[in-house]
Amino acid sequence: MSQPRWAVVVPAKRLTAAKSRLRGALPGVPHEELALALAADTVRAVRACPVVADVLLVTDDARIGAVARDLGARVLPDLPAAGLNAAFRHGADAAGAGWVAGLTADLPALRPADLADALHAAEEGPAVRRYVADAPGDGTVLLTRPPGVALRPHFGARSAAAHAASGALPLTGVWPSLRRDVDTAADLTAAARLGLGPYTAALTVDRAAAPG
Ligand SMILES: Nc1nc2c(ncn2[C@@H]2O[C@H](COP(=O)(O)OP(=O)(O)OP(=O)(O)O)[C@@H](O)[C@H]2O)c(=O)[nH]1
Ligand SMILES: C=C(OP(=O)(O)O)C(=O)O
Repeated sequence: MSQPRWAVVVPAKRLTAAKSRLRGALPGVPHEELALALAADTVRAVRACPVVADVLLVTDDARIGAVARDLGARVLPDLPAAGLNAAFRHGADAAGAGWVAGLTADLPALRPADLADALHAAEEGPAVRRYVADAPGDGTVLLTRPPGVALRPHFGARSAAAHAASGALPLTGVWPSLRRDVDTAADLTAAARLGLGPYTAALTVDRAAAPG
């Protein structure tokens, strides 16, 4: 098995503002608990990935930060009012000179093996940035950079096309749990079918998004 060598940067918005499209997805569950659970399951899976040496969570949210620290992540504050791509750049700058990946914090079904496969694939071939599109194909869940190359994140609307236009190459593995980001209630149901991590699963028991 390879030695761990990847640093993974995971940005997470403040819980009061995060995942607004998901608000109300689990009746009776406070929205902030759901947003926290998505991020916690993401960080937990990244920490469990055998090729990941370092997890850097970029957030101004004290609760997510505390949970992530308990899970073994380093926590960095956001740059003031700078937004998502600045958070990725900030984390990548702090990660050092090695292999770096940026990953969104809304992957509650993420399996460490899917992430490890994608990171292995990113190490193959030319030393360029790579990205993994989300399940619908428009967004991005993972962006990687080899040593000596800037991350240059273009997350946001239609980010898969933006990453391709910026010279990043797509990674084409199936990796269902990696591509399953959760923006809406329907996404949460799809993630539940794949198998949720423990934080999110604990909230969905006997509720609308539970597998059934
Ligand atoms: N640190 C940090 N993370 C961010 C910021 N904006 C978005 N994120 C995170 O980036 C990831 C992908 O963003 P989105 O899927 O658009 O999440 P979101 O903005 O919380 O969701 P919506 O409100 O529904 O658009 C999520 O993990 C967010 O928490 C930011 O300004 N700073
Ligand atoms: C920020 C992104 O997430 P989403 O499209 O899921 O909001 C992205 O895909 O670049």
